[in-house]
Amino acid sequence: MGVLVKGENVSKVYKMGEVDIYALSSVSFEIYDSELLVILGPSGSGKSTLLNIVGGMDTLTSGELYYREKALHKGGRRLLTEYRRDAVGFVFQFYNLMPNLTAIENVDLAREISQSPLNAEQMLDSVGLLARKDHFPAQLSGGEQQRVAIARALAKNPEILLCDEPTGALDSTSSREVLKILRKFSTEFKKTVIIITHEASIANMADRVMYIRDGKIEKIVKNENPIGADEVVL
Ligand SMILES: Nc1ncnc2c1ncn2[C@@H]1O[C@H](COP(=O)(O)OP(=O)(O)OP(=O)(O)O)[C@@H](O)[C@H]1O
Repeated sequence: MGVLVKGENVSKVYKMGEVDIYALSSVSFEIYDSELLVILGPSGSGKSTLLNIVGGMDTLTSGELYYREKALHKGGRRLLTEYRRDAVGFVFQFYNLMPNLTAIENVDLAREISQSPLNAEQMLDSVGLLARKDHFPAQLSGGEQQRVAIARALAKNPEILLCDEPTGALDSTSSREVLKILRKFSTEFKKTVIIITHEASIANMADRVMYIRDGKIEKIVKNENPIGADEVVL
């Protein structure tokens, strides 16, 4: 399997007055093409910091970060902006849909930023919401809004989809729907999907699980027999 993103001795330090906070402390990792990677770790362990760095939303204090052969740590703002725009899709816990736009208009926003956007109707269809395309976010359940947010992220046609607690605000049925879609995009559409979660059971459906603690990667475990998303006990 090809390496999509690679970090070498990546550190992120926040200065709080006299104190240095090591949100990430010299971590090295590889993220593969079309894998589903789950990142687990206690609150404050550095999960979001890692996701933000992998997504080009934050810069490293030291270390190296590569997207394929491109050295993102050397490239400056312009390269990071291109990388974020062309290669990365984001899904957040609270959907972040535009309330005054319908579902299809929200998904279609991707066309404004992407070089090679996918068809908005097809994307809504692939998350099972074509029939709701003219509904506004307030007319959709939390799970449906999250599926629209995923369709929007994927309509940009990114290589990697980064999800920060995507099921954090959802009931178990809606969570499984969302997880099924994320699994489908990694398996069928060959996208890399990274999910940060507090829900340890979601790790059972991952291809690999990264455990983070105190700004360090404790271990990365390959899952020989990932379970189906609908078997995840939430
Ligand atoms: N902008 C910032 N300024 C100062 N410290 C920060 C900043 N962002 C994060 N930190 C600190 O870095 C550490 C890692 O934070 P991070 O948000 O990555 O953890 P997390 O594992 O995602 O936590 P949670 O599960 O609660 O979201 C924490 O100690 C946090 O307080």
